[in-house]
Amino acid sequence: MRLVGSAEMREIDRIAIAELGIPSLTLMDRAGRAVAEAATAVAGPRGRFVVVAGGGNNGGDGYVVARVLRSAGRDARVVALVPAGRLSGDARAVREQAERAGVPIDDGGELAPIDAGVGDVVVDAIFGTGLSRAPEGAFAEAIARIEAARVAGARVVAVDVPSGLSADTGRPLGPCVRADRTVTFAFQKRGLVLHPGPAWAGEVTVADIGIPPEAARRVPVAAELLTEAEARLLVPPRAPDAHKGDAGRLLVIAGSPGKTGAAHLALTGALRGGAGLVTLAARAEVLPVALAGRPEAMSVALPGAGPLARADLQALLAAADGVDALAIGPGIPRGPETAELLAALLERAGLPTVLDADALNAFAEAGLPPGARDVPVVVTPHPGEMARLCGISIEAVQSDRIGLARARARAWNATVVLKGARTVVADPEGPPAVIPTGNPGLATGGTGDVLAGLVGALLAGGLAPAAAARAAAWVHGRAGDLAAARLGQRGLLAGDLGEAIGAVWAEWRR
Ligand SMILES: NC(=O)C1=CN([C@@H]2O[C@H](COP(=O)(O)OP(=O)(O)OC[C@H]3O[C@@H](n4cnc5c(N)ncnc54)[C@H](O)[C@@H]3O)[C@@H](O)[C@H]2O)[C@H](O)CC1
Ligand SMILES: [K+]
Repeated sequence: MRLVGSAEMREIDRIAIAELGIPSLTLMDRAGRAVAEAATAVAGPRGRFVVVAGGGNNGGDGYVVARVLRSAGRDARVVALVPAGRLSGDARAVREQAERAGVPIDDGGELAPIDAGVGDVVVDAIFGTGLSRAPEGAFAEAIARIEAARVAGARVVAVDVPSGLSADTGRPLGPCVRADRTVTFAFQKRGLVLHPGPAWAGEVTVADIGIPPEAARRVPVAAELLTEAEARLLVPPRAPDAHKGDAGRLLVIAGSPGKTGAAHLALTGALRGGAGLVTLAARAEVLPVALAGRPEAMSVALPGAGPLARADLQALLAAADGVDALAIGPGIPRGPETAELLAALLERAGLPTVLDADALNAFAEAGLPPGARDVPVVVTPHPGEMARLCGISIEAVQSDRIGLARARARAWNATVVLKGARTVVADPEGPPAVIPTGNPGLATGGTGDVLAGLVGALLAGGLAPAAAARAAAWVHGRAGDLAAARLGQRGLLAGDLGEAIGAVWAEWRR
């Protein structure tokens, strides 16, 4: 599903109106009707409606809402934060329509009461995609009174975007309306999906207001939201006569003394991910613990001791012989030669590879890009690992997750899975995908190890890196949601994800 930001939406709007001849008032009328319908659905039978209108087209939508509700016989009025004289274009036209329809409009601005309580609905039509700075003065005051009404029991329905929230980043610019529902127009907005946006937007519905698909086609897609239907399509059902080889053979290079659990969890993700044959390559002392409880996995003991180094290359190439993909990194023993070794392994083995955790840290320490020229690579950094790989702060990583993942996917010629609330998957071509599944319960040790194994399994099964990364990230998040439903976010353990991944496959009949 397409995700848009403010500028993108404005351009699509402009094309629809200026080039495809859709009257802007028609769009506004449809927008207002969609909001009126949603507001009616959450109102009590005798609920009153108070529309708080700003001075732009978001406010214009609000006047349409009030007029439509009034013509349906409901008690609807408008608190206008901007006087009629300062309205222009469509907003002015629809305000006049509302006045002619007998809608009470209170121009008292910040003094106008927004007295609404249980059964009533406050419609937030102050700002939409035109928000450009923190609301102040009468706008901030109105936002505070809308919150007071919500606390008093009124339901709040936001027009397009909760006022005060950035439609691009999902972060409030200042005072912000907390809505029970948001009706957004034409396309899902990035800010309604990226945290903390969802907490401010409440239940979001995307209203079709008749923007011609041609208008959208003329504006490049900058980001997508990976829906369940799209994720499920990425993972083909098993052929009836499938054998182990079809499901793919995966070599997992993980684990070290003190971090044997990481290897065990990576194996769990790989096996539950559906790989046909999974082998763990690690130092001998790691194997017994890492393999405990995983009789399905095979193993190769790497001779020698200590960090992975050039001396391990031959043994790793031998172990990689005959496999379809590599998963490297969870808990590996890292040293000064590890990055050089891994770069040589990637080049020589020439297999699709997922690099996670200490493999990424090794590349970061060596100042080497994690991608490889002609080997399909998926990297799965959390924000800290991404910061080290990019040589920037975590705050910088978090300030534009979609843009950074996309830029690095191109720079590294790799598929980047930037984990976090909301995981973003970007590959060298095409728009990044935001993954809507997952919850804070996943912020616990070892969940990343499971994801690395899961990505590796899908790579081994023959999925292209972009598909494997997207599907794995979606399934991993959904598994986290299923596990949290049973055990709470607090109680969720990385180990619980194994069976939960199986439950997702069962939901998908895969
Ligand atoms: N296809 C669609 O999506 C349609 C969207 N519609 C609605 O139009 C708004 C966007 O309208 P716009 O006039 O561009 O901006 P806003 O109404 O969001 O903001 C009004 C105006 O306010 C100024 N401003 C911005 N920030 C502040 C601030 N902090 N304090 C004071 N003033 C501020 C700025 O100049 C803005 O222009 C969209 O969200 C939809 O609701 C169409 O109605 C239907 C089609
Ligand atoms: K709004």
